[in-house]
Amino acid sequence: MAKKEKNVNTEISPEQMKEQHRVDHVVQLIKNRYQTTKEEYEAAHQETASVEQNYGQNAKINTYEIDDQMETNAEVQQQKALVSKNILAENILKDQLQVLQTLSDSPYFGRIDIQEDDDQPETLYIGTASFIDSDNNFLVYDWRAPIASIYYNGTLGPVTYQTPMGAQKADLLKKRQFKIKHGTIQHMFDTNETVGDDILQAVLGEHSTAYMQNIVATIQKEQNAIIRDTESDLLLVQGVAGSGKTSTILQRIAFLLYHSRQELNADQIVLFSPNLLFSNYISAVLPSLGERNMRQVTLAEFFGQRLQGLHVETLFSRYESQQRAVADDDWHSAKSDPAIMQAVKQYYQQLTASQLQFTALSLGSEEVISENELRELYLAQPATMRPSQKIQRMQKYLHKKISAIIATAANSDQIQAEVASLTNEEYHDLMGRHEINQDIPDVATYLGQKLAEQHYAPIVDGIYNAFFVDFYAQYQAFLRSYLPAAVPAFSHRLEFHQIALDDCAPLLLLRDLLTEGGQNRSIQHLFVDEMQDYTPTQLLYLQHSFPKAKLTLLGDSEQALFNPMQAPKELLTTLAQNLNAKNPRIVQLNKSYRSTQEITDFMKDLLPDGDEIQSFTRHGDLPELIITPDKVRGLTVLQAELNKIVSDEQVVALITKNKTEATTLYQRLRRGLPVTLLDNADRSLPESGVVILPIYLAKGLEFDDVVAFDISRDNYPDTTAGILYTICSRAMHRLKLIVCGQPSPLLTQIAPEHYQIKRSLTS
Ligand SMILES: Nc1ncnc2c1ncn2[C@@H]1O[C@H](COP(=O)(O)OP(=O)(O)OP(=O)(O)O)[C@@H](O)[C@H]1O
Repeated sequence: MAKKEKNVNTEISPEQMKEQHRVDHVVQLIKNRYQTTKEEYEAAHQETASVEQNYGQNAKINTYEIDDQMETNAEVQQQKALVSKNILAENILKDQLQVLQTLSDSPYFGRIDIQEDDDQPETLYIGTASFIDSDNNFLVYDWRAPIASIYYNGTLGPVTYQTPMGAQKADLLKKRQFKIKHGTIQHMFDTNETVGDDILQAVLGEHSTAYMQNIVATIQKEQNAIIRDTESDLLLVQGVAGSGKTSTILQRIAFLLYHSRQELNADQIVLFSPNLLFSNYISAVLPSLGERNMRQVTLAEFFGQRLQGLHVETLFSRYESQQRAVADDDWHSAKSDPAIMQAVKQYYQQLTASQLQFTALSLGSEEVISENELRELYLAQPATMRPSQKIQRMQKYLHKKISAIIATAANSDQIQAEVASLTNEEYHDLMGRHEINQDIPDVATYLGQKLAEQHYAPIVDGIYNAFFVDFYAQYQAFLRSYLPAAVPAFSHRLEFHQIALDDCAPLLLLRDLLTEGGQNRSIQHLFVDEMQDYTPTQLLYLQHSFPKAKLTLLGDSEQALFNPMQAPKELLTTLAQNLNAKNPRIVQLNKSYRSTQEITDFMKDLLPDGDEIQSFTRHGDLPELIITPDKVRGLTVLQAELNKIVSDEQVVALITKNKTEATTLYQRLRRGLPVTLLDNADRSLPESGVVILPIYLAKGLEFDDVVAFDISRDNYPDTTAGILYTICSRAMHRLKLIVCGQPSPLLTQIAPEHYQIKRSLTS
């Protein structure tokens, strides 16, 4: 997408020329390194290809004799190991090429001159990655290097930075910012500030892009504190819309990966994101910083993976039903309260054998292990054991039992008859790489065993997963004692293989306690974006699932679409208590960077405590309120306005309150305009035209132009301030609200100087 170029200096000062010479020199060295790395990469690639070809040929050798077979196996294994080693080397070189490519375009963005003790002053340049010449001189320092923190934190004069050996003092003599593109300095200036406004102005003035950009060159001091925090086990970031929460956590992930390179890799980091569009939108940030992406998952996906076979309600269907006022509340507040998790634990501890909900393991009409047998088995376990220990012992016993059943079945008449009627293909599938030899003296028994294993696989699986305890019935029994009124709705959903989002966390906790499972100890960092949309119960369950992970939770209580939120400080206390955090910390981000000052001022007025939001001084047009007499004429105006702003290069977002409204508008507009309707399953935005999307799908996203329709008294009553605020805060440069009929009471709170009004009475 085209970007505006700003602040390109035409007159070049002698100082800039000197800097340009250095840039030229460094870029040349980077290009040379790129060339040699490319040659190494191509050689490695060829090597891999030839080993693979070789390996392919070897794998085809047909082996009848056991000795030949073993020899070939060993050779194949060796070749395989060689291929994976080569691929690893190739990937490292490929990553280096990527980094060098980025550096050759823009080798650095900052310079600091520092003096330590009585040493000579030193000049350091800071970029997205380090670049070291053949004499081991750092021509560019990685932005994550300890010394680089001075660039983001320090004002001129004495500064301190952290090193592995402890705090180090220095004198900051100069701080210079650069904007370098295609190897040419476009803009540079010295600053005493954290990172001066000029470059930030230029960056924020650009068009929105399909993918979020990294903010490495312009990280602000308060954001840097979040990025470089390695101490807190619970880091709660409360930030107003557009304050850089998402940007900051992605930079934080890149920082952590660099900081703990030896102990941490991207697979040990999980980010809970609001939806699939958002996951895709942020997916380019880490690669642009030379890092691999962390794992991403939405809450419904996460629960869905653990509750296979059930359809887990998404946040959005929950929101939609709230909107239609059809939800009977479903005891949302009781199920969101951490007390329910305590109650589950207590229930588990006091569970008696007669309360356990066993269910027979059956294959069709064949009952393999009966409910009675299960209960007797449970009763036979030592009384002092916890229920989970008894269940584990049952699993061991049942595994033995099913192995014996399989062994007997292998030689049964029925299975042997199946063996006799195997087709050639089935025979080879079952034999796999095995041939008739000493290992398989009796082919019929071997094949019978395989068939019996296939037959009993669901039972083996059921034993492995302890499905002989009916967890749903168990949770139902728990509800009956804790929240009896909630049982019918839960049971009704279950009949249709559905489960409400609010039931997932307590139900899974109960299952995990009974099975001592469900915990992933390898995850070291857990990030939750848009945490205001999670209930405390859900957050507790996430912590339970990733017990070794440090938590970074980011949210904005004003954008809460689903739950009422506590004030930030109270929230930290509640979470720290419930999550047993030893080192909790809260950081508030009050400055909003996304929108022009005019848009930010407008949306501030929508909130009772909007004054806390600081706008960034970047100017644009005042938001427009277009007043129309009714919906019919409003629609004509909407069409005309969209026609005016739609272009081939940009996306215009028409953001609605809910899905119904989005679908209706799509039906009305699709004939005359290039419109795309987005829903929960969509993963990417179109490149241009008008996108229509409900607000919950626009979470975390931003657009040059945002239009909202029917901001009337009926559609946006005063209870919807959070929704309207979230819609307006998606706009970077321009915002239009079309009012049909009586304006929303929310609009009356906005100072008249914060918008321009247009009246349209035409049909
Ligand atoms: N330090 C920075 N330098 C440059 N751009 C920044 C900086 N901080 C934030 N931005 C920009 O501001 C916009 C909003 O950032 P981001 O989406 O991270 O905010 P957020 O707090 O997660 O927003 P929301 O909660 O409203 O979704 C993005 O375009 C981002 O690039």
